[in-house]
Amino acid sequence: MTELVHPAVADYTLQHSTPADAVLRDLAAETRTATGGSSGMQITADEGALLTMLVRLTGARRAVEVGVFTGYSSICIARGLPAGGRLLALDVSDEWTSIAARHWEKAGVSDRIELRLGPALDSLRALPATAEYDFAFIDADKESYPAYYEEILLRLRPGGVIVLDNVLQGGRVLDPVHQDPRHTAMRGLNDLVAADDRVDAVMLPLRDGVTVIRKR
Ligand SMILES: C[S@@+](CC[C@H](N)C(=O)[O-])C[C@H]1O[C@@H](n2cnc3c(N)ncnc32)[C@H](O)[C@@H]1O
Repeated sequence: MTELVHPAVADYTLQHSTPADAVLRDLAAETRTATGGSSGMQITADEGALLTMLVRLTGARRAVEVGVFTGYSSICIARGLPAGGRLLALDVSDEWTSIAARHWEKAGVSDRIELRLGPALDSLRALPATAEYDFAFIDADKESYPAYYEEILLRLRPGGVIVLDNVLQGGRVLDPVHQDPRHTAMRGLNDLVAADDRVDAVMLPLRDGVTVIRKR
């Protein structure tokens, strides 16, 4: 499966969502130059607009992100937070997140973002096991999504929201012939979330698939 959504439809929906501003466009351009083929990991403008909207709609004050890269999604989340809101941003890469830090400054959100470098599972497990978070975005190593989901759900207040990116894995989750650990982990998590009576969930065919999950 090459295209999950017809390219013309994907373009049309992108063109009819709130566009990226100059800060985000500059970040996307620098990401392409500085990271080459890895730049495809960056979320798109419509996903970014969805994150900002969900943070605002939920009134989230405390957010956590797993997978920062060069900081596009962090800016979108941080922009949705009210004054005094905080985003804990987790990643392993000093190189990529140093690009992020410069663009957080330009976006005027660096005072509300705390970057923690290291394996995200260790960082999450080191947090108090109390329901303090209102919003989470998971967009890192796919094999670890099930563990990230459990650690974050434990720390999410009722009514809080988790957004999972890349849940379709280019369509490979649909076909059990694909047995790469990334695909089996995501297929298993998608099944678990749909049947999980702790949450309500909607999977959207946006880009590589986005699931929006609300804790009951
Ligand atoms: C898909 S990119 C994130 C894209 C980002 N959300 C954006 O909007 O540009 C995945 C990121 O996960 C990070 N990552 C991979 N394995 C990780 C781990 N075990 N712990 C923390 N971060 C990890 C990578 O360094 C990379 O920056």
